[in-house]
Amino acid sequence: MPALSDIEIQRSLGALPGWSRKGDTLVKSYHFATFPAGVAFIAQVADIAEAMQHHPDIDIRYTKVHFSLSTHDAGGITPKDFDLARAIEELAAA
Ligand SMILES: C[C@H](O)[C@H](O)[C@H]1CNC2=NC(N)=NC(=O)C2=N1
Repeated sequence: MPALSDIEIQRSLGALPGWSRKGDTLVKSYHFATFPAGVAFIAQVADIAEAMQHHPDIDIRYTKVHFSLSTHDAGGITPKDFDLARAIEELAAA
């Protein structure tokens, strides 16, 4: 799957509040009330990522969880990254 163009990325980002592009990645940080709440959210994301066979880079610092999405095989951002970002958003909204 080829990497998306700059314009395609900007267009798709329009529907994903809080997500932004950082180089060849899509990024967003989520804040939780407690450290265990953040860990539980990561566990849910991990299940979805494994089912999708597309895996985010995850950084947790106390109550802040940062996701970085990129398609390593393509060397950039592909629709898979947007699919995963939307799935993370759905989990966060649930
Ligand atoms: C074979 C398997 O689908 C690939 O190795 C997948 C696994 N998960 C992946 N996750 C991410 N983020 N990028 C990839 O290129 C990738 N490749």
